[in-house]
This record gives sequence, C-alpha cells and structure tokens, in this order.
Amino acid sequence: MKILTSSAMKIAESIAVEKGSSYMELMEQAGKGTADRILGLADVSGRQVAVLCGKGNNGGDGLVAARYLAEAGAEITVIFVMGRELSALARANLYELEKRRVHFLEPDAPLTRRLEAIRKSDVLIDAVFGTGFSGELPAACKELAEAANNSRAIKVALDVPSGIDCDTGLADKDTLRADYTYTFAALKPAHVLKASLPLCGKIELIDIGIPAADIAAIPDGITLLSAETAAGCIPKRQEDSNKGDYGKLLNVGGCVHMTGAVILSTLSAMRCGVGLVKVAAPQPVLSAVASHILECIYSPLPVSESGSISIDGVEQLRTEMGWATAGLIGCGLSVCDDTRLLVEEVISSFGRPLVIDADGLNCVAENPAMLRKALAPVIITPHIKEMSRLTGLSVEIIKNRRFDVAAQFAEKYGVTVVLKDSNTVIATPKRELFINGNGNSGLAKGGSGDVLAGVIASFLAQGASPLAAAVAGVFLHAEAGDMAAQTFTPYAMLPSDVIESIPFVLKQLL
Ligand SMILES: NC(=O)C1=CN([C@@H]2O[C@H](COP(=O)(O)OP(=O)(O)OC[C@H]3O[C@@H](n4cnc5c(N)ncnc54)[C@H](OP(=O)(O)O)[C@@H]3O)[C@@H](O)[C@H]2O)[C@@H](O)CC1
Ligand SMILES: Nc1ncnc2c1ncn2[C@@H]1O[C@H](COP(=O)(O)OP(=O)(O)O)[C@@H](O)[C@H]1O
Ligand SMILES: [K+]
Repeated sequence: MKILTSSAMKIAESIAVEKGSSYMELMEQAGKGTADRILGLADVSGRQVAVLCGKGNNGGDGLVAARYLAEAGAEITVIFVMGRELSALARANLYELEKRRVHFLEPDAPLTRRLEAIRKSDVLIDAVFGTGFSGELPAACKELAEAANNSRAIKVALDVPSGIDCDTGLADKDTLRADYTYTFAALKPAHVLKASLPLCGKIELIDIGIPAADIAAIPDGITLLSAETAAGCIPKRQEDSNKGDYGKLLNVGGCVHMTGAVILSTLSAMRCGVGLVKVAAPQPVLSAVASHILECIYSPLPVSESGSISIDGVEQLRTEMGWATAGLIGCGLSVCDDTRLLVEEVISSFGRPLVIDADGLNCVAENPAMLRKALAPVIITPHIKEMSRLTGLSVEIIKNRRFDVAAQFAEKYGVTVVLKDSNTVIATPKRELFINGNGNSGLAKGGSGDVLAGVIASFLAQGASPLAAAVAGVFLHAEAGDMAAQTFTPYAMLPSDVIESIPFVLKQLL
C-alpha cells in the first residue's frame, strides 16, 4: 500500500483533476464518504452533530459531510474555529449548507456556547486542520480541545486529527483525539508513525475517485511494508541443494568489551537460512561465541591493545573476504584507529554485498564519502543517533524529516539505507521509500539492532538484492518482535527471544 505525504497528495489531486475530476468533486466525495461512514456508525436522525470547522479544505470536507448528515435528519451545529474567511472550495460548500436548517456558531460567539455545543453533541466532526497543518495548535483551537477530548460524542477526524502534522506525526499536546479517522485517497505518514497513530483511533480509507493505480504511480509515494511483500523478498530454497547454495556470510565484529553483539547477529543470520557463517573477531570474543553457537565457523583475529580487532589482522581479513558471498561489519566492533582503518579497507576491497551496522557506521561517520569506494552494494542500518553522526544533522531533524534524510543519503552515497526507529524507513539510491508499521517497544533494547543486521545480511548472502534483503529483514525482525512480545510482554522480551521467534514468523510468511 502506498502512503502519500501532503505534497505527494497534492500531486495525486492534480493528476485526478487533469484526468477530468475537479477539486470540488474530490471534496464532495470526501464529505459524502465521511457522512456515509458516520451513518454506518449511528442513526443520526434527531441527534446532535457538531462540526469543528477550520478555514481550509479540511473544513470544506466537514461542511459537505454536514450537508449529507442534515439530509439524514441530524441537528447540525457548525462551529467556526479559525474564523469565517474560508478557502474558495469551503466557501462554496458553506453556501450550499446555509440553504439547510443548520446552526452556525460564528467566530465571535461566546466560548460557553461553543463549549456547550461540543458537550451536547452525539457526533463530533473534527474538520479544523488536515494535511495543511504544521506547528502548534492556535489558541482558538486549544480552548475547544479539552471539551472535545472529554466529550462523550463519537469523535470523527477528517484526514488527520487536528494538531497532527501528517508528514512527521508530530502532535500538539492538545491534539483532538479521534475515535475514527477517515482519510482520503491514501494513508498519510501520520497514520503509520507510532507517535501519532494512537491519536487516530480506527483509521479508515475513503475512496474519493482517485484510482489506486494513479496513487501507486506517484513517484514520491512511500510503500508500507506488508507480510506479502516481505514474503516475496525471502530467497527461495530448493530440495536439490547444499549449503554452498545458500551463501557464506562473513561477520566481522566484536571486541573484548562487547561479545554479545556478534553472537546475536550470527544466530539471527543462521535462523534466516544462510548456508555458512564465519565469525571474524578477536580470539577472546570467539571463545564466547563458541560457547553459544555450535554451527558457525571462526576466523580468530589479532587483538589490539584496546581489546578490538587489530589492524595487523588486515591480511587475514582480506583472505576471508575472498571466501564470503556477503559481509556484515560493525556489531560490537568498537571505534578506534584500528577499526576505522579496517572498516575502510573492507568497504573499499570487498567485492561482495555488505551490511554496515553499529560501530561500523560510527567508524564511517568521520568520512561517509568512503562509502562511495564500495565495489559492491552496501546496506547501512543506522538508528537515528547513528544517522545523526553520519549526516551531522540533529536527531530532531532526522526524526521529522526521516524520508528525505534517508532518501538523500541513499542517493548521495549510492547505498541502501535502513533508518531504524519505532517505524523503520528503507531508502534506495533510486529514491524508492518504504516504511515499516509493525514492531513494538520491546525491541527498544540493546541487541535488537544486532539481530536485525544478522537477518538482513543472511538474506543478502543468499543472493537477495539489497532492497529485498532490507524489506524482508525489517518486516521479519519486527514481526518476530511482536511475536516475542505476545509471549513475554514488551517488558520482559529479549533480543534472543526475537531470534527464537524467527522460525515461527518464517513459517507464517512462507
Ligand atoms: N488533497 C486532496 O486530494 C483533497 C484534500 N481534501 C481536504 O483538504 C485538506 C487540505 O486542505 P488545505 O490544504 O486547505 O489545508 P487544511 O488542512 O484545511 O488547513 C489549512 C489551513 O490551516 C492553516 N494552518 C496550518 N497550520 C497552522 C497552525 N499551526 N496554526 C494556525 N493555522 C494553521 C493554514 O494557514 P497558512 O499556513 O496557509 O497560513 C491554512 O489556512 C485535506 O486534509 C483534506 O481534508 C479533500 O477535500 C479531498 C481532496
Ligand atoms: N519502539 C519501537 N517499536 C518498534 N521497533 C523498535 C522500537 N524501538 C526499537 N525498535 C527496533 O529495534 C531495533 C533497535 O536497534 P538498535 O537501536 O540499533 O539496537 P542495538 O544497537 O542495541 O542492537 C531496530 O530495528 C528498531 O527499528
Ligand atoms: K481534521
């Protein structure tokens, strides 16, 4: 399913108009679709319906819905929240509505009357702001928000609850909380982002006459990951095969202070079907790996004074790179002069697809241009803070502009970006964008990212394209997290439980 930002939505709108629809017709469909849904929820005849109406086209949608609900016998009160100077489309629909028996509470009506109308409403339609909103709710809206949020009415938000920026999911603390959000033509990022999702109630998509094929063709659309898409990206297995057919993954990482990361990524890679994993790590780390995993093989590397892989291991690493079909570097690696040099060496001389995670990325951060030296595709898997180090942008900017930041980095350095967060975003060098909606707060624990890196690297080693490996990996990892949370709760689940859940999720997907 395609998700459209506010600007992409405008493109969809203009394409629809070029093809013969009109802005007025689109608004009519949005308002009528809303009224139909409300009539499916409740018999409104003789009941109180309050419409909180803004100045823009979101308000216009509310006025159209009010007209249809008035025809169904509802007692309508329109409350002008932001004044009466409406957009041209909204104004035309206000003119139509004025011909009906409808109460209008003018902007200068006493606050008590407006609050009373909200309190006694059976259905409350939030048509103050839609895709045009950003920033903070104005005072005029805030003074009604509390009454709206405490109202016993069925609360229906048009497009997005007012107070939410539909592109970033940023929500004003006084956002009008909806029981239902009816959104038009396509979901917007706020309907998926975990910051705003809980404020939307039940989200329903209303067809306003823009064909799905046109929505799918919008170049700036963001694809929401689904089980079906992920399943299609998992490499196939043949009965007549041997371990050599499923790839050889070289997992370079670990230091004496961090032994668990490389264990988690190796285990998760093995659970996802790779034929062989070789762990290239300092000797003391390999002892820990050996006590946890029976099935992988080892390449013991010399240890530097700080307990990391020493640069003296570079020749051995070059030999191992010749053996592998894909690589993973960074889990528990640590950042020091030796590892920085090693990471640059691996990027510039490994001729196979490579996943760079965690400290591998921190080693790259000083000079991301080294990514351009890669001889084969690279996937980077930064969390927001690591992306901040890579780009020099603040965490806040990255969170608020996650699609642009991921897409621009992917394009600039020719890598596939897996920007991890409560909603992970995938961006390719061709500006394709994906977002993940599943997963839970139980994944917000040290080690979860190592599990994901192993999953993606495993698919890559088996021959999946970088995009397919990222799509399958991100979805499967979050789904395994959801399964682990069901058994253990988000509090108690551990990254190792996520690995234990992988087989069951694979069984469902395949
Ligand atoms: N796209 C489509 O296909 C279709 C779209 N449709 C509908 O149109 C909606 C989009 O309409 P829209 O563009 O008129 O914007 P909308 O959300 O009504 O608000 C704009 C107003 O809010 C203001 N404003 C913003 N932030 C503010 C703040 N912090 N504090 C105060 N004011 C603030 C902003 O002011 P400005 O920034 O311009 O000064 C402007 O006056 C969309 O969500 C859907 O419901 C449907 O009809 C079907 C077809
Ligand atoms: N609240 C959340 N909801 C869903 N997924 C989450 C949440 N918090 C973290 N995750 C996921 O968990 C993983 C955490 O990765 P990371 O922060 O790199 O962990 P570590 O480096 O400790 O292994 C990422 O895949 C991220 O998408
Ligand atoms: K709204």
